Amino acid sequence: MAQAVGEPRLPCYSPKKAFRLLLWAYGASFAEKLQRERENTVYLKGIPFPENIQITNSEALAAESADMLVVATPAQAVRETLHRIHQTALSGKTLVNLSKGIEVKTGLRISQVIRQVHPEVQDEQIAILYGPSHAEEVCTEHPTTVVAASTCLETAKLVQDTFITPMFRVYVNDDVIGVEIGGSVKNIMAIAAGISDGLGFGDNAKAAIITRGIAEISRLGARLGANPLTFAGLAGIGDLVVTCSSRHSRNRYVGEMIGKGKSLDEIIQSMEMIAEGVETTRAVAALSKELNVDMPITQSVYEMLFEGKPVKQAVYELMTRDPKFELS
Ligand SMILES: NC(=O)c1ccc[n+]([C@@H]2O[C@H](COP(=O)([O-])OP(=O)(O)OC[C@H]3O[C@@H](n4cnc5c(N)ncnc54)[C@H](O)[C@@H]3O)[C@@H](O)[C@H]2O)c1
Ligand SMILES: O=P(O)(O)OC[C@H](O)CO
Repeated sequence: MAQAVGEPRLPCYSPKKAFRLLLWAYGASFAEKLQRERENTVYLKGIPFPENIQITNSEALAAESADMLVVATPAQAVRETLHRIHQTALSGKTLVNLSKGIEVKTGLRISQVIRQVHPEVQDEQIAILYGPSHAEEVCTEHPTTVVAASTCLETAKLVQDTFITPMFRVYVNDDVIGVEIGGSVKNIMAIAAGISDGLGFGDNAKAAIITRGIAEISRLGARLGANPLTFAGLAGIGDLVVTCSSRHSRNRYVGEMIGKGKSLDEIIQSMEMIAEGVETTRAVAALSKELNVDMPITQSVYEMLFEGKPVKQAVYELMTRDPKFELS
């Protein structure tokens, strides 16, 4: 694009930070492939790794040599991955979680899973980095904003300082519960939004899912002790908007295929990447029942994914529930 005379030039490529990064990859052969090709041809084809990234399949090496550990496995695999790390390796270190989801077998948020597997890790050592941040756009340095949440603001600020660049702006928050619930439950709404797309519905339906979705997420969050204002932020409405509307969203894609009549099994078989919303739907449907929180979209997605409810019937049932006061 031509640049107008006198217009300030955007520093589109961020200055590289001088960190040494060790990427732990799942599976020895995958780690070797990444190291050999210096690119993840499955997830981000055409994006070469920066020179400061090395790859390993040794979780001991990755954990012991790091000052800060970033957790980015699928949510349901966080527990088994953390079990591979010896407790002494985590002493005094900051753990940053990127993984978005609720554990199905326990109903726990990821920070709670970390504490359960490694009780020696204090809450103050844990931060959550969530927000509207599709990797496809982060790695091409399109402007992105996220939030680092920790019960300890110093930890949140350390993560902010570590990750912030001119094209990756990091805010801080101390509401870990709100950020985790917002960034995880939005994946269920993305499946609903995709189903709407697959059925050929339009912008009104999408706006309804986003708006009633955040109402539902906020109800669950409030019940769990979150600050309701967090849901107006990057891990709330921000992440919800991106995932419900993006062509990159895996959760929206799963929904779109369901809306077009494909079965969940065949969709999952055809995907390389994980759509977290599928398992999180199981977890949150159970949690909302246990806590008696009304989550009609979640319940409906659960019935379509796991109980074979026809999508058009589910839409009809959602639309014809008892009329309600909006703010209830
Ligand atoms: N991709 C994005 O744009 C994005 C953005 C923000 C947050 N996230 C979150 O980050 C997490 C990881 O997402 P992703 O995009 O990297 O893709 P992903 O979840 O499909 O896979 C991540 C990696 O996990 C590995 N893996 C698979 N099974 C594993 C297991 N049992 N144990 C350990 N590792 C295993 C895979 O080899 C893969 O490299 C998810 O929770 C996702 O919601 C992703
Ligand atoms: O591709 P999705 O739907 O898993 O979303 C990825 C990130 O959560 C977007 O912020």
